[in-house]
Amino acid sequence: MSDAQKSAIQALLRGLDAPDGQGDVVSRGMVSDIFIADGKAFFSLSVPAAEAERFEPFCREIERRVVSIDGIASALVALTAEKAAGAPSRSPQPVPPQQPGRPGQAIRAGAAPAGGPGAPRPAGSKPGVPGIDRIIAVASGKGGVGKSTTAVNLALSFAALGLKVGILDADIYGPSIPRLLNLKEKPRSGGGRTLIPLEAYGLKAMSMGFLVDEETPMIWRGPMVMSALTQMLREVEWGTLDLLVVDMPPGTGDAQLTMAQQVPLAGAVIVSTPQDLALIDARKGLAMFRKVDVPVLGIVENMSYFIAPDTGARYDIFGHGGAKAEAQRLEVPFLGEVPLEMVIRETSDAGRPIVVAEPDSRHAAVYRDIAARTLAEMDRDAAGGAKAPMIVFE
Ligand SMILES: Nc1ncnc2c1ncn2[C@@H]1O[C@H](COP(=O)(O)OP(=O)(O)OP(=O)(O)O)[C@@H](O)[C@H]1O
Repeated sequence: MSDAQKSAIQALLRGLDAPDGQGDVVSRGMVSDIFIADGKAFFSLSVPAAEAERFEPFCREIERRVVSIDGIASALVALTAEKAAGAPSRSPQPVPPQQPGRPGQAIRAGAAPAGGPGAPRPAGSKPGVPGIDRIIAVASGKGGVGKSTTAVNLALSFAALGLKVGILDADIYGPSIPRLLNLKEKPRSGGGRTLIPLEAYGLKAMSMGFLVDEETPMIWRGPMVMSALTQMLREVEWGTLDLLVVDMPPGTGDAQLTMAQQVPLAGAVIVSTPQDLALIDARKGLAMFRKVDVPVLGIVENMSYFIAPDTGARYDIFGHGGAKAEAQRLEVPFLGEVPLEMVIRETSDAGRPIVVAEPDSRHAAVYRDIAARTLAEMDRDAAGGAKAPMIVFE
């Protein structure tokens, strides 16, 4: 079925003249692999950087036409810049994000980033998302360290501290937020291209997992990841938020780097377990955010220690304290340590994270303390007080 749809999309594209008048985009090899999931088609067009502006309306036109194909409900066509032959190679350039107030634009390569009036607290040259005061990333250098569990409990803790909070699950390869917040329904369209976020425990939430079946293989390619993220960030009716927490995909590859470049981040929180290996990965995460000028607000040590339920004795099974020592060495704030606790796992699995399931527990207090420290770091940073050591790990 989806092969037939891909062929139908290709046939449709072959019948369209590209805006530069040089023939159709398929014969010229400008179309990426086409990925179809849940009736949504994703692909990108690779165009010379100088032509990006001209091809943008063409992308929108393709999106409109593709839905006429049986079984395709919507499409997302991203524009990527093709490097001109012989062009000098430069260090990675951030792909400019969409301008605020212009929903529906795909990623536009080669254009100058624009702040736009009313853009709240832009981080660097990146335009903010209207209505959202600050955006922070929760990231980890490798998978399975408890990044999503930390992100969701932190978001709920920020809310418990009185902030209006949203969470965006950018972990497109393995979205966990629907499970962690027990959200099963699909978000409704807000009319036009916008989506209304779901809500749980006072958090507004958006996840790629809402749009794509958990069973669907996530063979996302770079540009598609980016357009999906941009759409979730800018085409969702977040309303007014004090804070949006972005649960990043694990790792420090190109996709993560581009995300860190694309999203106007006020800062990043790095989650690590105490093991050496995880710390090495955490250091890479740190270096990645530094590379794109995003302040690292601090490191959280997860699964830091274990309290035996029968005796109450504490066991530092993973060599607790590694992250704290590392944070000191790197002159990055240490935000706190979360114990390895069955109840943290159980409440997460039940879709009712510990901060809301057992708000009076000491574990919930641990998360709230970390949230308070993160806010303090953000304020310190906004006041220009954060240390910014130059760290280069290659
Ligand atoms: N402090 C903790 N105590 C006990 N279990 C935990 C703790 N933190 C996370 N877990 C459990 O560890 C597993 C991995 O956590 P989580 O999905 O949050 O990790 P992740 O780093 O986001 O993983 P991935 O990157 O693979 O999505 C989950 O089963 C979660 O419930």
